[in-house]
Amino acid sequence: MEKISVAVRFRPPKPSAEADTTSPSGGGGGGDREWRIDDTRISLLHRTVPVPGASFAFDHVFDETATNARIYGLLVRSLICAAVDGFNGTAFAYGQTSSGKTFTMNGSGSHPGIIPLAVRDVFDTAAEAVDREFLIRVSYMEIYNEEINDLLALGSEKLLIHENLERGVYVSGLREEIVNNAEQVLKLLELGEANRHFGETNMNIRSSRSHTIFRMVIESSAKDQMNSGDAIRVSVLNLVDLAGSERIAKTGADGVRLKEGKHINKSLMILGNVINKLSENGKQRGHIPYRDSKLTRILQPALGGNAKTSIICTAAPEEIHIEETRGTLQFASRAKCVSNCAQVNEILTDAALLKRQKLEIEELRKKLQGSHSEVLEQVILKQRNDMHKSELERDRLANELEEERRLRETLEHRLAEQQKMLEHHNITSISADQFTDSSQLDALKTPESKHMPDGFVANRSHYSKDVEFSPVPENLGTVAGEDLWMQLNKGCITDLEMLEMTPGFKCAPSLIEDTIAAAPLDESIDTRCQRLEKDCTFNRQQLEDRCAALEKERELLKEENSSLLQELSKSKQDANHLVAEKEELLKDLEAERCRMDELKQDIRMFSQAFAQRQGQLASLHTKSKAIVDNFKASQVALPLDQA
Ligand SMILES: Nc1ncnc2c1ncn2[C@@H]1O[C@H](COP(=O)(O)OP(=O)(O)OP(=O)(O)O)[C@@H](O)[C@H]1O
Repeated sequence: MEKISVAVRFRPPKPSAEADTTSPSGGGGGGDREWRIDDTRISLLHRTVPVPGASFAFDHVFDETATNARIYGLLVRSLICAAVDGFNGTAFAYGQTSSGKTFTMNGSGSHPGIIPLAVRDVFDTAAEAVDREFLIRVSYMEIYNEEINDLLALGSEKLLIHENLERGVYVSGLREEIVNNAEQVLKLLELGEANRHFGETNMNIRSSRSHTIFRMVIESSAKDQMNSGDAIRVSVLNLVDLAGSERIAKTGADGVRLKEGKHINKSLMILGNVINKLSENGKQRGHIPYRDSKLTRILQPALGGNAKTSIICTAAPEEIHIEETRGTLQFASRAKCVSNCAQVNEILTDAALLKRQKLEIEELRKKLQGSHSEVLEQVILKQRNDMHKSELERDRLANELEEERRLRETLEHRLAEQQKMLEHHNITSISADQFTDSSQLDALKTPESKHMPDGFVANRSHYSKDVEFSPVPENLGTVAGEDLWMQLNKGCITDLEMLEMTPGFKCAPSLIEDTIAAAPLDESIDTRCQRLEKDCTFNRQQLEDRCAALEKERELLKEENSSLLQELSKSKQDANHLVAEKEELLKDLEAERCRMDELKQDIRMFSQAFAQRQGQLASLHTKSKAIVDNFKASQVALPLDQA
């Protein structure tokens, strides 16, 4: 693992803005705030006092006096050497608009930038490797408004990004030129520059409106194959000039420029997000959003992958750009924490086919062991969970059913009781009016009560004992409300004491009884009759009231009964519904089981196919090895024959 190299470069202040600027080298200004460079540290000062939280350290910090050649020597040269040796390398310039990115990467006539310097160096370094031969290809593309254009093939269609095992992430259809010397490359670069999107803004009269990626693919193999093996090294070198982030208020962009500005800012924000994520601790890092923009997708290996990377962050020294510069420095600080893992990219020619097959097997194995079995495991786990849930659901339903059953029983029981009570009320309220034949009524009366004109009889429940002094009429049967008995047996109180009292009709002191008790002994028969008549009328009224009350109670009970019946039928419906639901769940469960079996079958077949394929590959390997051995043997034998 190796950290990304990060440097910061301040461009010279612009003449038009010099009045309100300060130089980061401490050379002047007049503003309240200034950037001060102290070796590899840069700090913001406010009237010579450091501003808290605005001090940053990097691998290198360059002031306005630094040349492109110096920056190249310190940050990029090593990348070029490594690229020639087979390591991927990427160098890019990042910063706000007009901060000097293009100047750093491309340079000017008198100050060649990193790209031309790198191109020359690639060929020089390659020439130094006398034991190897090189094949170098170059391409040049731009990402303009999130579309990829080929800068070496004008008018070509928009290019697309693809990814496969062999090539990794690549731009399909991108023109690659095989080149033999630096001059050839510089000419192609010139051509590409002419095709690149530039535009004028308030900040920069020649502002890059796209990100450009100049790419060199360096392939090399040993000249003496016999002694050094048959490895081919292939490395990719990316030299990137990003478009600069811009504040619309400052650039004054509108129309096309505004649209470009939005795309530029968005892709730079995604680059920032990727760098932020990569700079986090590995375990907390999570998903890296490379796929959110074409830029990060193409530069993926350079950002936390298999590449050596250098970033040159360019900054403007002017006080009006302090906030943008601070943003650039924060980006640079985070980029400093990102680690890459670069390794030599070697391909074994003799085993190229085998390697591809191996990769294929590896891919299949991964699919099988990793994703496929993982998926299967997840499916099984899910099914287990589903089964468990279904079982719980089934238990819940069973409990609910049991509960329903109990409730139904209770309701039925209550209904039965109420029915009984209703019947009881019906039979206990027999008025004297019900008897059409008065002899029938008289037969029911006791001798003591026979004189009452409107006598009153009733059935008596639970009466089983014989009455000693006042015989109960035979046809009275089982029988009676106590208050009626009190009337039927008045004068024979002993009878009442022998009666079984039914719970609902405790023997209450009757008015008649009271009247009898209160009757003076010397009262005349007439008076007594009148009084008794009066009592009877009164009692009759009372009994009628009582009947009406009972009738009302009966109606109420009827209502309650019907509402209970409704409740019962609803419960029955619910129970049926629950049973249907349960059936449905059981069906689902069965279907899930079938699916699991099918999946198991799939994996069995897949394993068999995989084993078969492995066998085929092994035999292919043996055969190709034999062919190669034969070929080698025939090559060795040939000179002997000729001799
Ligand atoms: N280090 C430097 N020395 C001299 N001039 C510089 C330096 N850096 C930048 N400049 C000048 O500043 C101006 C803006 O620079 P440049 O175009 O490179 O900025 P940029 O960051 O690429 O801007 P944009 O993002 O808008 O393309 C140019 O005229 C350039 O020549």
